[in-house]
Amino acid sequence: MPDHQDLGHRDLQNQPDHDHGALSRGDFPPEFTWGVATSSYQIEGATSEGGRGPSIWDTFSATPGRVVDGDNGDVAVEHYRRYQQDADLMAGLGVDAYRFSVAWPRIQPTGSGPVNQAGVDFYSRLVDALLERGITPWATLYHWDLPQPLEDLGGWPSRDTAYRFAEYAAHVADALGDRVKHFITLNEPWCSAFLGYGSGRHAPGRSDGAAALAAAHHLMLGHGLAVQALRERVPDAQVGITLNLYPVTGAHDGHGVDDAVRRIDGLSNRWFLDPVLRGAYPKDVVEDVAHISDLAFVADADLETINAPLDFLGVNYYTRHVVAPGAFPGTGLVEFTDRGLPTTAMGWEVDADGLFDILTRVTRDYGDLPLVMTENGAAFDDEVGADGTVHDPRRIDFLAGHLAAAARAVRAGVPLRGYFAWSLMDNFEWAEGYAKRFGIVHVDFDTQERTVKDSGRWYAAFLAGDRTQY
Ligand SMILES: OC[C@@H]1[C@@H](O)[C@H](O)[C@@H](O)c2[nH]c(CCc3ccccc3)c[n+]21
Repeated sequence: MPDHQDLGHRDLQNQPDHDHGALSRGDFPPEFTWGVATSSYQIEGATSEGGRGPSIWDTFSATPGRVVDGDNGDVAVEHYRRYQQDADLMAGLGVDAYRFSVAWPRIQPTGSGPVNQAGVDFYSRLVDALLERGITPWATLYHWDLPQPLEDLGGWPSRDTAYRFAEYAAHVADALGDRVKHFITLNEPWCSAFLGYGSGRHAPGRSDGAAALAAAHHLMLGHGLAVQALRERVPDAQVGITLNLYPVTGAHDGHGVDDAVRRIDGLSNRWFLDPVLRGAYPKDVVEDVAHISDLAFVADADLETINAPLDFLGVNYYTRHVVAPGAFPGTGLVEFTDRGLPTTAMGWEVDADGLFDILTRVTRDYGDLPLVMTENGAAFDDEVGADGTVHDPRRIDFLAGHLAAAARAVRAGVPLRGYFAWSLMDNFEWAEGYAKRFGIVHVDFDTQERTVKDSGRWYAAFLAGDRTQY
C-alpha cells in the first residue's frame, strides 16, 4: 500500500460493514449542514444573456460528436430566469444551504479585465433570494466553465490562467463576500485536467498527457492563489476545495494488484490531496508519470502556495474504483473491473461502504481537517407518472444507504460537517447531455416544469427529522 506518512493518526474504530436500520438527522451533529448542489453551466441557460461570454463548454458542446444528442447548455433548465422559483423549491425541501457555482464568463466575459455588472447582479440577486429564505449560500468559484478566450491563450496548461483565476476570485469576493461566507475554489481539478486535457472526454477536449499534468498543476496553483485573494477580502469566510475521491480496491489478490491499486489511488486521489494538504507531489506518482512529463512547469514556491490552509475539504463521492493489472503486466496499464453490483444509469456501481472508506481514509491519512460531502447522488431513468408523481425508489435507497455510511463515518470519528445531495434538479450532465437525470426534483426539459420526485420528498422528510429505514 502507498507509504503515507502518518499525520495525526486517529483511532478510527472499525464499524460493521452494513448496519441496516433506522436513520435520522439526529444521527448527525446538530450543527451539521444539509444542502443540495448544482453548477452554473448545468442549470442556468441564458448563455448569451446578461453580458455572459462564451466558455469552453459552449465551444465543446457545439462541436459535433462531443455531447450525447448534440445537447448543450444554451437553455439548460433556465435557472438564470427561474432562480426565485428554484429558491422556493429549496425552501420547500427544507435545506440549510445551497451549493451553486459562479460562472466566470458572467463575471469577466473574456476571463480578465473589468467585471460585467449584469453578471455580478445576477449572483447578488441569487444570494439575496437564498438569504431571504434562510438558506446559506455556498459558492463554488469554478465548476468547469473556463472563459473561451483564456483557453485560446493556452487554457489551464498555461501558468497565466492561474493568475487570471486569482483575479477572478478577488472580483467574486468583492461582489459577494459581504453575504457569502462559504467558498469552494475549484470543483474537481482532476476532471478539469484529466478529462479536459488528458482523455478529451470533457471540454476543451484535448488529449495530451503532458498538458493534463500542467493543467492539474496550474489549477492547484490557481486554487492556492484564490485562497489568498479570498482570505484578504473575506477574513470570516470558510474556504475549501472540492475533490472527487475514490476508494480504490484490488479486483483480486493476485500478482501486481497492489501496484495497480497504488497507481490508480495515486493518480485519482493523492496527485491532488498531497499538494493541497501536504505541499508536495507524491513521489511514487511523480515516477509513474516521469515518461509523460518532467514537471518542469513546477516553480519553487508553487507547492507552498498550493498548500494554503483550508477550513474544510469538499469530497464528491459516487462510486469505488476496482482495479487489476492490465493485460500487459509491466506496462503499468490498469484495468477497471466491476463486481456485478447494482449500477446507476451512469454504469457506476452502487457502493455506500465506499463512502465510509474514503472519508475514514482521508481523516486517517491527512488529519483532522473538517470534511464536507459537497456531492453525492445517483442518475436513474425517472419518469413522471400519470398522476404527476415521480417514483424513484432506487435513488431513495442510494441516498439512504450513503447517509447511513456517512453516519458511520461520523461515529468512527471523521470530522464530517455537511452533506450536499447532487443534484437539486435534473440538469445538463456534461458529455451525457440531458440523458442522465441526477435530480431529486424532476425537470421536463420541454416545459421546464419542476416536479419534486419521491426522493425529494424523502430528503425533505429526513431534513424535517423523520426517521427513515434503509
Ligand atoms: O456526474 C454527476 C456529477 C456532475 O453532474 C457534477 O457536475 C460533477 O461535479 C461530478 N463529478 C462526479 C464524479 C467525477 C465525474 C464527473 C463526470 C463524469 C465522470 C466522472 C460526478 N459529478
